[in-house]
Amino acid sequence: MAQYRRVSGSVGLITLQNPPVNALSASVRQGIVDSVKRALGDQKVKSVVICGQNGVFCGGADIREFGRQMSGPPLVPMIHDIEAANKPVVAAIEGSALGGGLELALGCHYRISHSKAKLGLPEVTLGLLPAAGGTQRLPRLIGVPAALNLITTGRHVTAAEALQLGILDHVTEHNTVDVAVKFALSVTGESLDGRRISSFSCAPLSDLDSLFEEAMLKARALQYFFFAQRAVGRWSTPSGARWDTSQPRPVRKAAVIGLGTMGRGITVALAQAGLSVVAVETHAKQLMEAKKAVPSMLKRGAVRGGTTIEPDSITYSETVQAVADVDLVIEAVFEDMALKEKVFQQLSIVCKPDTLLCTNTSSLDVDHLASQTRHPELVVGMHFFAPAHVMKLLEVVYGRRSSPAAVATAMQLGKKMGKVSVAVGNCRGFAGNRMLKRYLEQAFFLLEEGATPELVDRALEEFGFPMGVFRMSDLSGLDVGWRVRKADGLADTSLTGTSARVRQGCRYSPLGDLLCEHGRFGQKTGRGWYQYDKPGGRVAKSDPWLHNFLDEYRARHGLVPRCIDQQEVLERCLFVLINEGFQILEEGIAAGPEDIDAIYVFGYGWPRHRGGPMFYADMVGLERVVERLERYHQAHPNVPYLQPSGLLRRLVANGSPPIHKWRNVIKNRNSQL
Ligand SMILES: C[C@H](O)[C@H](C)C(=O)SCCNC(=O)CCNC(=O)[C@H](O)C(C)(C)COP(=O)([O-])OP(=O)([O-])OC[C@H]1O[C@@H](n2cnc3c(N)ncnc32)[C@H](O)[C@@H]1OP(=O)([O-])[O-]
Repeated sequence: MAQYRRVSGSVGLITLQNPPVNALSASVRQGIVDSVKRALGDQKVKSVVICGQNGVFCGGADIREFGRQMSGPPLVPMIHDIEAANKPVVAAIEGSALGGGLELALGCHYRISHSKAKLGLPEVTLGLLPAAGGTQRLPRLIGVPAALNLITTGRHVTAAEALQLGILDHVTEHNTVDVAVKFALSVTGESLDGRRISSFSCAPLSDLDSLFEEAMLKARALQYFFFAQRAVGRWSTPSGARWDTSQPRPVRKAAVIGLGTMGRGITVALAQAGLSVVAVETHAKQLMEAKKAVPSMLKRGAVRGGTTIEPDSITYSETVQAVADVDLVIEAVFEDMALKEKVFQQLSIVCKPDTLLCTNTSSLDVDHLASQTRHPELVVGMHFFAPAHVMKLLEVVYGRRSSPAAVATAMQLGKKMGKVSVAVGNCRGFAGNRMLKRYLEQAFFLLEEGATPELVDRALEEFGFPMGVFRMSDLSGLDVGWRVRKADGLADTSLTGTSARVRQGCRYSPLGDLLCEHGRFGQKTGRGWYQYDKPGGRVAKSDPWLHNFLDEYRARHGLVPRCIDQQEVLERCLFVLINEGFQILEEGIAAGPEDIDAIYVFGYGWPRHRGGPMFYADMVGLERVVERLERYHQAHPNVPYLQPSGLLRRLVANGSPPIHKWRNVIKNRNSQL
């Protein structure tokens, strides 16, 4: 239904009435048609306002009518008649203007909105197109690129963004209908020639084809990724263990050893999954802090997710003896092999003989830890990503001796915790961090060659990462990698001359080590690749000190800075990461490209609409990836990882099959081993 009345003497006010969101049902459409006719026929009425009752403009087509026989006046001519009216029509938007609701507003001559309203064309999420003029009027109003983005993503925009895009004429904090009525009075009698959107011409674009091509690619990437997420659940290992033949064990009670940042997050995630948890921390002060932090993290999570958590589902202890009766333990102590060895030896004595022992190491050798226990077949890695109770990714790392049941149990527990669990083999850094290492190295090399953190980050952020590599490194802390490099004997800044930039015959950049020596650990110290207003500050600002430091560093090493463009940043950083991904597939560390793509999208911020690194390689074209890698390897022969991997070359030799056929090429290779 629609209510019609005359207000302020000469304004015809049409109010859509169809609770709860004033959807455009047959009777609403009929009401609009009748009211518009009345308003246009009434000589006293000089202008019209259309609004919705109860603070909602219109939620679009009435979904309850989908699949039924069409009745009542059709939308398209109804909206067209509004646009063709010879009296100004103003849409007063409160709450939402979605789908057909926005299309109705686009038929009006003016759009005024409350600041809290949301607008959008969400049809794509229902498998539809905005067919009541949305695909025609929106590009004419705001240009093809912005319209294409709204139509293909279905995202809702705030009134502020809609104003900026040019969808709205005015945004108000006050009573929207009152403002619209006043506005309608003020435009009475004005010419409507420039207000009918369907008469606008679309701004010509020279690269229209590539714009559409890009939108198609995004759609393909999203479709691929939908299936990739599901494929990772059907895991397999090179030894023949599989998701459909391996029986997971029930896990009711779990323990976490070590209540630092990771341990606390894991404790929360386990409790949220409905398990009872024994949380162990041997340092009294750290234990006390965790006892305060964990319940408040749980409370915040419960508020967000609308769930309730049994407060007594977690028991705290200062001794490892407390884990004697649990089904599964996740060790999350400091990343130090000697310490972890000790913990695993202890666990092996204290726990029931069939308890699964998991390590949350991010790179240490799972096989070595397994060798410290009486039942190495019950040891697997569960590599969480910080913050562990929020991040979706879990790498389940199987060792040489891990039993299929152990892998299946960890995979199932991950799923129960709401994670996307990906099974990967045991190697330094597993899949995600191993690839990341190459990406980081290239970013450092680019700085040596003349780039700035700002330039590298901008290229990566424009590609779609939420944060570039240097901003990310500042957030996660530069000291973490420094500690690992020191343990590996790499971070030696006493070396001078050419040997300062070479390790084990390969190019090495000590830039990260040097920054750490200056106490620049990133956000936590208020200085890193950028500067922050205080330790713990979040807003990265360009730092002249850093630029000076880079100049001096280059001068000291005789490096002549050159101009580096965004394309080189992307190719150097991303192709080397992709190349390592192919190496990982070749070695059987990951079973298929979907596993790597899921790891990168869920764990490392790879933009989902680019499908993941392996899908991206397929999109770019494997031949091109090989050709660029070869070129960069020629220019940097002391960076062996720029050499295209054997699998990548073999795929190209096999005619670059599409990504869903790569497993066949990998399988053929493995069966020849
Ligand atoms: C021609 C044109 O080209 C094409 C063909 C189209 O237009 S296709 C249609 C496009 N429109 C949409 O996709 C909008 C979908 N709706 C929403 O995004 C949201 O609902 C909302 C508007 C942002 C409000 O969110 P909310 O969080 O405040 O409340 P809610 O709990 O979600 O919803 C509150 C109640 O409203 C009901 N509802 C919402 N939208 C509806 C709709 N379009 N039709 C019928 N009922 C609807 C919903 O089922 C729920 O009912 P109940 O459960 O209480 O009985």
